[in-house]
Amino acid sequence: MKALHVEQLMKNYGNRPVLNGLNLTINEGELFGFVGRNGAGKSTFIHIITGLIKKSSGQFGAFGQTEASMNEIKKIIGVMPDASTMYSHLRAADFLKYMAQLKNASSDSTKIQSLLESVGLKDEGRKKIASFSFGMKKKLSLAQALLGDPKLLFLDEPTSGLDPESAKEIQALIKGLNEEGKTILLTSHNLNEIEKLCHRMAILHQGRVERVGSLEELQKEANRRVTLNVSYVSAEPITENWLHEVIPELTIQQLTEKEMLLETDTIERVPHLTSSLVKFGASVYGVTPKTLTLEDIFFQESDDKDTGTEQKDTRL
Ligand SMILES: Nc1ncnc2c1ncn2[C@@H]1O[C@H](COP(=O)(O)OP(=O)(O)OP(=O)(O)O)[C@@H](O)[C@H]1O
Repeated sequence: MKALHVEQLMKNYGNRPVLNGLNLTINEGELFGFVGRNGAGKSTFIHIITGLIKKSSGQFGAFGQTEASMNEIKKIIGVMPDASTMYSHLRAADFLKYMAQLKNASSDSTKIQSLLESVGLKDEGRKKIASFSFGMKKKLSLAQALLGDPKLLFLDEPTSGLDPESAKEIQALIKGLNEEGKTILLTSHNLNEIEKLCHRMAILHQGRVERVGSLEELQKEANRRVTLNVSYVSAEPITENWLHEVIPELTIQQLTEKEMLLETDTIERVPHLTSSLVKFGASVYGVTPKTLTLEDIFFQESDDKDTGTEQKDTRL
């Protein structure tokens, strides 16, 4: 089942389009990453789907419910709010109770305690939010998102501003929630986090989804050139001229005396390159293709669009 389906979503502020025909489908059970530069429109998107702001045009639905029944959609969705805007004079449990009542969700003490436990705040319910560390506040806002047991969670930068250990804890909680069956849309500027946690991901650029898929699918789509890490030992220096005679269109970056990065058009060049190096008298210790990370793909994508070129020159 489709957990979220969005078609041609537009949002203009004045004459300026922020969302410009955004299409997106998230399947039930997915942990889905949503990435884009500052100001790309990620929060605007979340605010529209969660009913905080109005779209300019387009359509969306969640778990079979259309926008016509926005109240039903709101029951299905949980949003992790900004941790810095919580009522800090309240005790954590009272805060959740209050927010549950506002959401018409169960505010039963046992339920609230079990929510606190599920986010690692078992013994903190009676403490005032003001005394919480930022990491604890993030956990509490995750608990807030879970009020009413929503099927679809929107987590907008849940680990921003956290130290690595606290970020890891939140990441583990997110993974656990997904394994328990929650469908999750996660935004983050930590692309490594998205790469590690998410089944599929979308790159938002200029108000549209420019790429979408699993990391493997995005890698296949983006891997237009191959980068090889070559480690070797050679008595005679290997010059750029020599390398260009072996493979004319090669781009070369010498990393150390014994290691270089070569970029070429296809992996098929590797046998010829290796045998030529051996013939030259070099001992080749390894030729390793470098796998593209989400960060590589992200920069490739936005650079292509910004320079208006069809294909980025990825020379080193
Ligand atoms: N109420 C508003 N009026 C006018 N422009 C707005 C308004 N809200 C947001 N914007 C603009 O819309 C664009 C998208 O903002 P949005 O917060 O959705 O981006 P984002 O991708 O979430 O960014 P970030 O990663 O920095 O959180 C930005 O240029 C922002 O300045």
